[in-house]
Amino acid sequence: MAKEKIGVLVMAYGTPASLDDVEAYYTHIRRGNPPTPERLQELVDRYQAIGGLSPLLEITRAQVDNLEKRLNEKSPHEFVAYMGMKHAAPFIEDAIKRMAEDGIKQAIGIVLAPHYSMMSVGTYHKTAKEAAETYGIELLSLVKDYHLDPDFIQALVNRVEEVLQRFPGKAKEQVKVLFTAHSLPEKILEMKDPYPQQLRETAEVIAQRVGLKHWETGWQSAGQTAVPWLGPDILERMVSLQKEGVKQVLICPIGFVSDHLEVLYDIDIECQKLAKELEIHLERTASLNADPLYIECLSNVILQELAKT
Ligand SMILES: CC1=C(CCC(=O)O)c2cc3nc(cc4[nH]c(cc5[nH]c(cc1n2)c(C)c5CCC(=O)O)c(CCC(=O)O)c4C)C(CCC(=O)O)=C3C
Ligand SMILES: [Fe+2]
Repeated sequence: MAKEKIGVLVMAYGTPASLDDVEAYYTHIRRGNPPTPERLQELVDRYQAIGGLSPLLEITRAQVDNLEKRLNEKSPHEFVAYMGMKHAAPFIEDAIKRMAEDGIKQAIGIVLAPHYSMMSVGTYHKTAKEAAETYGIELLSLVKDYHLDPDFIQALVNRVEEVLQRFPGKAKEQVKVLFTAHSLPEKILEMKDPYPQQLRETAEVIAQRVGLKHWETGWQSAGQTAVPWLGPDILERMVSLQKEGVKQVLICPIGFVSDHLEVLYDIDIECQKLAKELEIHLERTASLNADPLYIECLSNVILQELAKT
């Protein structure tokens, strides 16, 4: 008898496929409210500044393909992975629909974001559950977080150690390390959301393993909305660090796993420009992308989750 195939719903943020798609993408992020022409142009300009488009789609594709391969090497089950995006095609709903068309009956889901927030991973899960209901797929489980997974931590430790060599002298003792994640509206604090604490835990373990003397967590890429967002933002923090006499900063964006706009623009262009003005030597850790250790992390987390069901 043929083995029953298990669908793996691999979810990521998504990015516009062309500059013409930026408006639809931004409108989707804004829950159906189109942006003003000025805000749209600002976003188009940011994509143009990083070379026209974000590499996120290709990177996500490589992560999904490698994960499927690794799962099938490691487990007696047969896995078929589907990429599903929150804000761009192929949407989470499209992935679930394709699973149903392919005759898949059971699936497990994971988000390519390591820290849980009701406002981030929580909303991916809500979309996945609704689509699974619509198309008659049994969702065996949805992975909540993996911010302390040993392979995930090891991959980041390697990245930090690599980049520290670009600083002169005793970098571990001299460089200020900022472990960053996407900011979220401050109201998550009242909601007792685990996101800030999980970010802190990832940072703490890496700092301990590497032996960093000066480190803290920080927020980046806050949205421009009427409500307050978690701060201080890395741009503000760079200014205050300079006043404290800091001359070397390393940003390690642990809340993100891939190269995309928030890394390539918000850190590499916007924050780097400020650093130059402040005469601070700023470096960034390379993104995990399809690093085999990250793929190992994802496959282990999925197999552990399946073992619980
Ligand atoms: C927590 C979180 C992650 C990390 C976890 C995860 O990966 O899920 C993340 C990742 C990303 N965010 C991205 C892009 C954008 N996010 C925006 C806006 C927003 N992000 C939010 C949250 C997050 N975002 C929120 C609460 C908003 C406000 C609107 C809302 O309440 O939903 C906007 C609108 C303009 C602006 O405000 O800048 C853009 C363009 C890209 C892709 C970039 C590319 O194309 O390379 C990626 C990977
Ligand atoms: Fe975002």
